[in-house]
Amino acid sequence: MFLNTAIKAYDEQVLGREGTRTPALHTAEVDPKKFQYRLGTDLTPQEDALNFQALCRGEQLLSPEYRATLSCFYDTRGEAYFRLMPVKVEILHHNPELMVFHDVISDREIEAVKTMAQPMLARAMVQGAQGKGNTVSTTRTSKVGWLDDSLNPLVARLGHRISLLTGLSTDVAAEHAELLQVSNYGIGGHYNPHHDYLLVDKTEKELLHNIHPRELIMGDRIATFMFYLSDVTRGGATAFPRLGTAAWPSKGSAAFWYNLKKSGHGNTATLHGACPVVLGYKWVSNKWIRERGQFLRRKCGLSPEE
Ligand SMILES: O=C(O)CCC(=O)C(=O)O
Ligand SMILES: [Fe+2]
Repeated sequence: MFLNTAIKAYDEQVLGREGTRTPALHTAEVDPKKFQYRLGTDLTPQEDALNFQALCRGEQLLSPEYRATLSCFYDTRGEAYFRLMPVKVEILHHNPELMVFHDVISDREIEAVKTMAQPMLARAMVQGAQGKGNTVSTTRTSKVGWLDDSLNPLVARLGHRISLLTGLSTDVAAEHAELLQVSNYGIGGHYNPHHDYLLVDKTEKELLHNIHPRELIMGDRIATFMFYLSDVTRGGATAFPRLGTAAWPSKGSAAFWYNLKKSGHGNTATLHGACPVVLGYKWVSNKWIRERGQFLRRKCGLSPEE
């Protein structure tokens, strides 16, 4: 009941004030008897939006048969480091694989990260059209800050931990990965569905004119690793409308997935967004891992579709 009122207030007041820019967050009326959720990469924008909303409401879109193939296990990630204290891994989806690592950042570390980030937090921006400056994003209503490995040994240690968990290089100095981003969402804070890759969906002209050459050298965001630095009282899931599943924030856990296929093509199935926070607040921290530094770490597949 309270949740319905909050959702209605959010739709009418928050989105009403911002104006309708996308259907993604409006809780459209759907007759569940008539509507069949579809999954996959050929969904219409309307279907993407409906799936996103359903996942944000906590609905289950995957069949019981599919869910029966999902699992949780202890894993060493092939690393001696985790031999004595294996990592708790949860598989939320296969192909593309979406995994959650549990208890991989301590409460003390979380407090330290938040304290370091707090003075830097500023509303997330989007790049303006050519020549225009950056503007505050309305599709991503959170505050963000960036932490460099050199800022504090903890930041570097977290980068190293991400490398051990993912098997990928997170060497920021060598530009194998970006700085650690810290984001804070308040009530109504959300991030509309998007892909994390920055380059593979651009035309040659856009790459030449809108993208810094350094980005081209680093390569695209091959993978996303995201720590959940807080629980969220209501809402705030990271929802994947084409996969039909969502990662729910749990303080100390982290989500991980590849945005690119082994061929280097963008995996359009990785469309995802941050559901609005309905009650409470949400803190996350992202490490975007770049493509170039991983060429000896992630093997190529035998087909472009892998
Ligand atoms: O906050 C989330 O759950 C998702 C954030 C996200 O997708 C991003 O920052 O690219
Ligand atoms: Fe994202």
